[in-house]
Amino acid sequence: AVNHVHSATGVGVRGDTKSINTTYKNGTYYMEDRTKYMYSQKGSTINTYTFNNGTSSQYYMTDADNTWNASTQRAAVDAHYYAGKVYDYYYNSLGRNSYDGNGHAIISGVRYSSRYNNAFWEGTQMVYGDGDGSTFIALSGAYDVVAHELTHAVTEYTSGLVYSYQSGALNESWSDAMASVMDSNDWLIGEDVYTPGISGDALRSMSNPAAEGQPAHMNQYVNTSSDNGGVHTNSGIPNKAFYNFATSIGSRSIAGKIWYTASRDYMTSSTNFSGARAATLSACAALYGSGSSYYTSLKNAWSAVGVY
Ligand SMILES: CCC(=O)Oc1c(C)cccc1C(=O)O
Ligand SMILES: [Zn+2]
Repeated sequence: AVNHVHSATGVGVRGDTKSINTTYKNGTYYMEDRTKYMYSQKGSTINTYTFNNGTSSQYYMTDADNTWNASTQRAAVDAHYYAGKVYDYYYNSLGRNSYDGNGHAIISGVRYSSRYNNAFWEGTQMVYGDGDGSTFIALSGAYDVVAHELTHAVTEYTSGLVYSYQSGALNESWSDAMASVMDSNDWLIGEDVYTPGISGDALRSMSNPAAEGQPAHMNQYVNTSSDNGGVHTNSGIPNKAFYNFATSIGSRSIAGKIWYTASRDYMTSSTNFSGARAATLSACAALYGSGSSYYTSLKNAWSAVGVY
């Protein structure tokens, strides 16, 4: 095949079978996806590695027969598969070629540390823990988690929102909002990998932030220095605004396009909640006109959470 590109069968974190793109070289198969536009354009790929429960070095994911069904491969299968879906969404729906807009390679590392209940954008790549099996299972097992992490990278290359206080809560919220556009079956975040022993809960709820301990209105804003000024707490307020808007216009994809355009064209590193409202209104006007029904719905969506 072209560039030794193969589609392979993989088993994900939750035992679900899926097709992933791999590359054959040096007598074995690598978890390297050369099927995206980025490869033909810049030679860069989607590449997934494993930390093998360490924290410093990451190692190639290889498989001799291109059937990726070992338990130790599950986190990588999902990190690789969902990274490809997030790449496809940004490219096909929003016209953005990877997180930098210029076809940058997308790198993920799984099995970071031991029983690690966390996932993060490290600045140059995504990193996922295995979870402790009680609070989380392997975190790459959720489409919305992968979309959330990769959108942190998009945010760094667009608005550059500083990760503290109101700009940090917006940084968090934009990741949740874009994740909810891609993983669009519910308004929950992280539910597929969160508390396997409890059903119906989630890391966060965008429709009802209070369900997971977040404020849903400006008059409930939490003034704190912990968690970089409460970035994972106060994100509930702009999350609820996104939920209000997407449901009022009946389209997550249109809401997501306005949110993405706001971040790319109208927001900066120090944008606060009021500035985010103005930026989304500017984006909405640019895309659909200030006389559109979307514009009115958007104003209402923000005023319903006390942001003007
Ligand atoms: C939805 C993904 C998410 O929120 O990941 C985090 C976790 C699980 C812990 C701490 C930080 C993050 C993050 O990416 O902000
Ligand atoms: Zn985040």
